[in-house]
Amino acid sequence: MTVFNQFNKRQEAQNQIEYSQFISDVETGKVQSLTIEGHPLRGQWLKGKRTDGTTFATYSPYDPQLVDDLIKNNVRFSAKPEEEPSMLMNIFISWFPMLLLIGVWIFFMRQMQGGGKGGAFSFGKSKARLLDQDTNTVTFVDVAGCDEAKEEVKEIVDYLRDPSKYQTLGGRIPRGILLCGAPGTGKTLLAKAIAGEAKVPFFSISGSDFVEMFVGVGAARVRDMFEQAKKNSPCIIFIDEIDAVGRQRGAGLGGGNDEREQTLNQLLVEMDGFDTNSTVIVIAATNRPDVLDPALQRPGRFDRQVVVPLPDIRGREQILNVHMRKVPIAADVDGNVIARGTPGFSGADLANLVNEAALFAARRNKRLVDMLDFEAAKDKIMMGAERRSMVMSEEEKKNTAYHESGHAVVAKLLPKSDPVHKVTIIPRGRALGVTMQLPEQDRFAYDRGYLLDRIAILFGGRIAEELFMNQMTTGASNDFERATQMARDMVTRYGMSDKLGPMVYGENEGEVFLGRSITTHKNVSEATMQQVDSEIRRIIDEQYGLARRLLEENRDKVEAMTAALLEFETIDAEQIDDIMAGRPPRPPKPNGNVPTPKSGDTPSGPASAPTTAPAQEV
Ligand SMILES: Nc1ncnc2c1ncn2[C@@H]1O[C@H](COP(=O)(O)OP(=O)(O)OP(=O)(O)O)[C@@H](O)[C@H]1O
Ligand SMILES: [Zn+2]
Repeated sequence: MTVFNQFNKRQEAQNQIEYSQFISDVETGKVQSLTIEGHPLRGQWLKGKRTDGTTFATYSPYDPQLVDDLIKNNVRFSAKPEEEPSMLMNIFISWFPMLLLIGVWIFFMRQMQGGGKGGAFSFGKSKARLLDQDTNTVTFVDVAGCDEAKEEVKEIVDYLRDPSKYQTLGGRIPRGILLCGAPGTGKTLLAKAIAGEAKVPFFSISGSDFVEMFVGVGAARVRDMFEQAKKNSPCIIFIDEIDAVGRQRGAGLGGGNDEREQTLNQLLVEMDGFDTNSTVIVIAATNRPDVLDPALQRPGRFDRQVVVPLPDIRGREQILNVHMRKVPIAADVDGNVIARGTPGFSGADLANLVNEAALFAARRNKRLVDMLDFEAAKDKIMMGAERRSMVMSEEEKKNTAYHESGHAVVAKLLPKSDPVHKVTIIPRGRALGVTMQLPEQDRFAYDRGYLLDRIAILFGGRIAEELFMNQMTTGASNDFERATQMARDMVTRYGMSDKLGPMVYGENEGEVFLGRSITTHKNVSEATMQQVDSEIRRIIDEQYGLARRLLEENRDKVEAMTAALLEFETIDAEQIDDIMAGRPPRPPKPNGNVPTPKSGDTPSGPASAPTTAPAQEV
């Protein structure tokens, strides 16, 4: 219709008539001549036949009879191609689906290239991100708590600053450095700091960026990345998660992955191809050095390993200080106390802790971040976000209170267990309630007595439900799983059973697909397996019996703790001490509990579980 309207406007000086009118004019011999321009028709009437002017215009439908009619009635007619704009329009309309398809295709190609930073069709281009020396402000000051690792890489900084000094002396500087350590320990940060200290460009890429579905693409990317780096030398290439490409060859499922192996080969070739004077240092990071292809660690490649460990208590305090510089901190905040309460936290966990604390402070409209905020943030990270919005019936609450009291009372009575830090019946994460224990110092190994005590503590929850509520709930199933696993590990992995002795027995599932499966002893006889099972059974029965006896002998403590939990919802170490000493628990610290965020909104930011925190919760 729009076409017609446009036509209408252009021809408004003429007489616009209906097509049916026009046909009848033709048939009654009133039309003298006609010009056909596609659908629009323009013509002249015979003089004297129509009084209202001489020219007219109309719009024809597709009418195969038109020409016949015109000839029959002696109308002179000619034809012209349709007017330009509508022709373009037609072309566009007929090509539109095609253009759309092409557009969609280009879009997907760009997506595959990672947002199209390198433009479409850049398959072989590396996706390395460049941080140049002027924008990189990270230095060793920003990396805290891993002095040994820093010490080890100082030499590299020295070399990058003045390569000629080393070259004239003929010393061989390692070309590749492998940073090994748990996630979040600051490997990326350390690599950046090396570049920042040496004031050289920093190319970073993740091993998984090389892994593509098309064979040869990864290898081309590796080649491209090294070319770029050589142009910018001296510089650093940082490959995060190198295990994604560097897995031992021939270890993939179904006998190896061609693409990944080609990529790895290319990486090896490039590292060999540096001439001895090249000043490109390749730093790779992994938390699984054990699965890497041995070829990667030959001399001339990643021949130097630097371990970046989880920070110890002093390290944690230093890392906290680094991050607390960035937020306004109240005078009561003591980094040492926080460090003591966060065993097993990585650098990233600690950075997250400071950030969460700042968020809690902001939510409470405070100008400074104080110790209560840190306490709340720590609880959130360790135990998961509070879910106060979850509705629990009185019965469920009571059951949870007995359950957690059961854990806590057993924990308090057993000599080797970690101190109980806090007990709560506010649902957190996926748990209905939490009993949290914190070790006094960092633990690097567990002894047998400690593990046995832990098994008893795990059973304490369910036993209390049985004794005091005379019921069993599913809430304890996770406790049982963990207790059973712990007993199994004691027998089969740690060699802690007198009967079976110090030997590792079978079942190291989960590691097999990595190719170099850790020595498994599948050749265990049926009889031995039965012995293993009965040993596990014995440990479990003994610890269950122990926990039950302790709870039966201390019914008053369990009752008192349950009452306190129902009253305060969360009780701290001091209140627990009061209860265990038979005193009424002191009132909770003012504002000591985590505030309820408005309308049940969970505090923002994912509650990342600390990587290896040995803090125990049940
Ligand atoms: N030693 C540290 N000193 C100060 N901050 C640290 C330290 N370790 C980690 N962080 C903080 O944690 C963040 C994440 O660390 P980073 O990415 O370097 O860890 P990573 O070991 O590379 O982890 P992943 O293995 O997960 O890649 C850093 O940006 C920093 O804020
Ligand atoms: Zn439990």
